[in-house]
Amino acid sequence: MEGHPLALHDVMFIPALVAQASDEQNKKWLRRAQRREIVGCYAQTELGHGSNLRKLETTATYDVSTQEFVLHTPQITSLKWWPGGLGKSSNYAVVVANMIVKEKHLGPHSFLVQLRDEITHQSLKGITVGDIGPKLSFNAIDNGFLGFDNYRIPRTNLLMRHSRVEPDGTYVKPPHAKINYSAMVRVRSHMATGQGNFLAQALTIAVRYSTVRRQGFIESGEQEVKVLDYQTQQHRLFPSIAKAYAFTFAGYETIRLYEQLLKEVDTGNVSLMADLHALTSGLKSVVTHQTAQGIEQARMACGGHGYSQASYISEIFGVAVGGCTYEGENMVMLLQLARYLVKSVEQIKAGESGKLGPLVAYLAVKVDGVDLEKGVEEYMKAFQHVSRLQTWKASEKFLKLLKSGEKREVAWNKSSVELTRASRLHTRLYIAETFKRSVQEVADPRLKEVLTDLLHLHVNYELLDMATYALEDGFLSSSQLDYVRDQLYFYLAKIRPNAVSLVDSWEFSDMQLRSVLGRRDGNVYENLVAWAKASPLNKTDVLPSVEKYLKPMMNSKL
Ligand SMILES: CCCCC/C=C\C/C=C\C/C=C\CCCCC(=O)SCCNC(=O)CCNC(=O)[C@H](O)C(C)(C)COP(=O)(O)OP(=O)(O)OC[C@H]1O[C@@H](n2cnc3c(N)ncnc32)[C@H](O)[C@@H]1OP(=O)(O)O
Ligand SMILES: Cc1cc2nc3c(=O)[nH]c(=O)nc-3n(C[C@H](O)[C@H](O)[C@H](O)COP(=O)(O)OP(=O)(O)OC[C@H]3O[C@@H](n4cnc5c(N)ncnc54)[C@H](O)[C@@H]3O)c2cc1C
Repeated sequence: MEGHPLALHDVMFIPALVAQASDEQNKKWLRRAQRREIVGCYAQTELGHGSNLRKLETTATYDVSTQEFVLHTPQITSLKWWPGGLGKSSNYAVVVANMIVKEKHLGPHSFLVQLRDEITHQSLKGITVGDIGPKLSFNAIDNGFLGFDNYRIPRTNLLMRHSRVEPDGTYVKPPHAKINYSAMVRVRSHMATGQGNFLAQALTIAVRYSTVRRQGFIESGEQEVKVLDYQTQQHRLFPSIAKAYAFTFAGYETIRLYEQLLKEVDTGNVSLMADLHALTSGLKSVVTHQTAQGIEQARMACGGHGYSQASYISEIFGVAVGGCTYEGENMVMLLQLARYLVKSVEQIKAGESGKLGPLVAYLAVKVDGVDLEKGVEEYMKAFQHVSRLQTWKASEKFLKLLKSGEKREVAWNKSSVELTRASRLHTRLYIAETFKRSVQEVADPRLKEVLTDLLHLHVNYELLDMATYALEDGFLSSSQLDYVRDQLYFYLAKIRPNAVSLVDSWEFSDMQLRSVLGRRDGNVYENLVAWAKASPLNKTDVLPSVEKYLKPMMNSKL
């Protein structure tokens, strides 16, 4: 859970080679990387810039006389900073640098760069590398810094699957300007399942513990109730169980789309890139944010013991919440999706609705009202309505400012909170729709029934959560919202008997969870005592600090 020094080797270094190195290059490098004869990382972010890739300062200048690239970090803010596995573990890196050929700045490109000697592991001349120090979490990963002092690499170390520099310096452009960003799109495509998994771990701990913990009464009786029987506890945990499933289903779809994209790009078809970029930008943002919220609620649902490291939930939180920042800061990514949504609105206004992709086609179709009692399809229409409403509102605000003479960037900034709201609603619609579709495809009727209950819980919870948007233009009435509330409480109670099975079905072992509270056997109290006794402070009855500090203080006559 704390991460692994080789995580980025598998998650980004190898995928970057697969997607961006030519077949010929990969004959040399890929097999070695897969056999872990070389260990790599993905070095893009710098001390001064992470979000704005166009302003990366590390340069790779082509020297036609030697057919080499010269890598250089001209100032302190140009140092690579943050890459996982860079500090101590990696001897190679895929380095993203601004490529300069014949004095022309050609933007960020990826290079394979050797950092350390393959035998001694010592850093090579011209390279400064080290670890950036302790972090909120993920401390088993050596996130690092890296500087280049006019460090030379062969021309053929530019990853050349999609763009090339010929020996004479002729530049061959890629089929899509952002194709070098594929390693990021890949991780973003995988993040919904990864985050769903973090959320699932925290929920497994909290739900299991909530059936062991007894506190207070619902009806007067002999025995105190399991805290999971409180409606508030169910409301805290069960919607997140639904989300963990929903995120996983959405993630399966984006992973499949990424695989499809890779194949299509190899045949020169880049049409899916913009759609997948927009989709995964929104999805990673919403999923990471909601996961962090869900994990924190799971911790609080464990009361005081949730705050102990014995719960292990704080570690899960620390790792998961990193996802709000890495692979694109969430606001920045929501604004990427917003660009796509605004373009879609502009297309509709220009009478080109027919050209809209399937995920945004709903933006052109107005619905007057819904009958929620008819079922989940009507909820989908309600989600479409609020997303459409907010997308149009935010877009109109931006376009109006533009028309009034504001510069594009200024108009964008003044509309950006509204735009991020639109992106979130659009993404939540996508999550609900993939959840619905995935449940419909389940063959086993008993499994389908339980998952359908979760789906119902999800759509009612979500609609209530975005109710202000739906009330704003009178699309939903307050009596419809009362119905949604009643449905929500109905499904909380219906799910209660299956709650433990739902979390057990994720099949985390005790070793994976590392939680005293979430033990499969439920022996929480004995093990909490054993865990406390094993604390380093309990190794001796009297600590050395007693003689050194406490006694002089206690004996002082002052
Ligand atoms: C695989 C398993 C993973 C599971 C994970 C789960 C568990 C985790 C376990 C371990 C993982 C541990 C750590 C994770 C590693 C983290 C690694 C990193 O963080 S790597 C660094 C990531 N950095 C970023 O994400 C930077 C974010 N910034 C950007 O992406 C870009 O700067 C930008 C914001 C997108 C803007 O780019 P740029 O300035 O070049 O673009 P513009 O010129 O403004 O043009 C925008 C234009 O381009 C389109 N576009 C942008 N990106 C793409 C893309 N990727 N594909 C297609 N199109 C793209 C964009 O849509 C605009 O188009 P248009 O509106 O038409 O102009
Ligand atoms: C755990 C972890 C692992 C990482 N691993 C790697 C790795 O392996 N390789 C790698 O290269 N990098 C890695 N990173 C770096 C990471 O990708 C960046 O930190 C991330 O992309 C955010 O960029 P930033 O730090 O520049 O944030 P900033 O952009 O400085 O964000 C600061 C604030 O500014 C806001 N902001 C910035 N730009 C805009 C804008 N245009 N509009 C509106 N608001 C804006 C943001 O929303 C945020 O609130 C890692 C980071 C972490 C935390």
